[in-house]
Amino acid sequence: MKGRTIGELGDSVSRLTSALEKELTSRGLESPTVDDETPGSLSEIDPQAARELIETVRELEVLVQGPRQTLGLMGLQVHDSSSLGAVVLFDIPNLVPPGGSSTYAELSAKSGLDEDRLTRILRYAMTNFIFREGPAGHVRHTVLSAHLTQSPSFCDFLRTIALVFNPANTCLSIALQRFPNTQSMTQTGHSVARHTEQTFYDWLDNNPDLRDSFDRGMEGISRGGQRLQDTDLRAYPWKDLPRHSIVVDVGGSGGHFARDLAQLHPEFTIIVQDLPRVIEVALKERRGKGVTNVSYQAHSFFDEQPVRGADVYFMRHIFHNHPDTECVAILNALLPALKPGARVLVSEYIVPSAENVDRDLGSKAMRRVSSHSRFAGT
Ligand SMILES: C[S@@+](CC[C@H](N)C(=O)[O-])C[C@H]1O[C@@H](n2cnc3c(N)ncnc32)[C@H](O)[C@@H]1O
Repeated sequence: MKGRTIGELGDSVSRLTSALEKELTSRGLESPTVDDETPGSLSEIDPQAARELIETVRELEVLVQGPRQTLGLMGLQVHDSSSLGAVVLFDIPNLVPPGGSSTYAELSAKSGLDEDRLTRILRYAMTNFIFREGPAGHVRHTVLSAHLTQSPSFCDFLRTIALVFNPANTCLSIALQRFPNTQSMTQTGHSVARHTEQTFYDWLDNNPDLRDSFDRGMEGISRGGQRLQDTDLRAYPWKDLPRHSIVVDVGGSGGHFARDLAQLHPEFTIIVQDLPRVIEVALKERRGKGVTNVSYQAHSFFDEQPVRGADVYFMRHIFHNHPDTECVAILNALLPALKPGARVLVSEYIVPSAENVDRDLGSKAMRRVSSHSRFAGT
């Protein structure tokens, strides 16, 4: 796509915002502001217009700021993430009353975080519309901070970003310098950050608190974050499968997808497989309570698939975490179990084309595990 002039970008912003406002009016909804504490997203009103608007505003920002300012700020974006991480780790959103305010001193006393540091972190977060101050010294919710009070498993995902992913993210450059041509799962940003020779998932298993947070976080982004599992429920015609299908959710974490599928298709038999600790915790916490057609099985997807003759082997967001050689090994392990007509369903990020790339996901996976999002056709 060719770059647009400031005038063309401005016209697009105007056209797209008008389209969104019109849609809001036609649904009898008020136009929200970032200071509203009620969650909601214009992306849900008109996803296409919202996406186009976001891209247009980003392009406009680059053009207006120019390269020096844009690149400088990009290099410093780690602070956006760290301040968000601190907000979540110290549970600040739940310490500010909805519709009211708290002083920095009160928040410091309740969270245990030194008042001066807390104030600086929150004031930084406020530049990203996470909380606002008014009157001076009083912290109030915005749409973003209020959202954090309403989605504990999404906060688990943010906690995982802060404590697990970001240390790896910041070490990507060092890892690339050290291992410029590697496909190894132990020569990654993560291994540099943690001084470990273990693979990411082995390391995670040795850190039970982080492992649990990661697993709850997977549910968080699947139910209310960046990769909604509703999409997978809608994208595949599950109803066209044989009525009493057996579905294996390979690497299915605590079973969040399986449980939603089970509700839609109570006649299916669904088996969730994951590493032993994940399954142990899922069973202990009785995550599948009340759902009779979902069972759990500890199984490494590098070993031969023990459930033979299933109708579907589903792999949701598995391959982006592994280099090609391992993806092939994972698929090979399924082969002995496949009956004629069995389906292997894969839900993954696909980077569509050069002019319409998903700017970030491929490199995010690479920082942790030497892997990548696949391009269409690869
Ligand atoms: C990115 S998560 C995706 C989880 C889930 N499918 C989802 O869509 O939310 C990858 C999952 O693969 C699991 N996993 C990693 N290595 C595994 C292995 N060797 N065998 C089975 N599962 C594994 C992880 O524990 C994690 O639950």
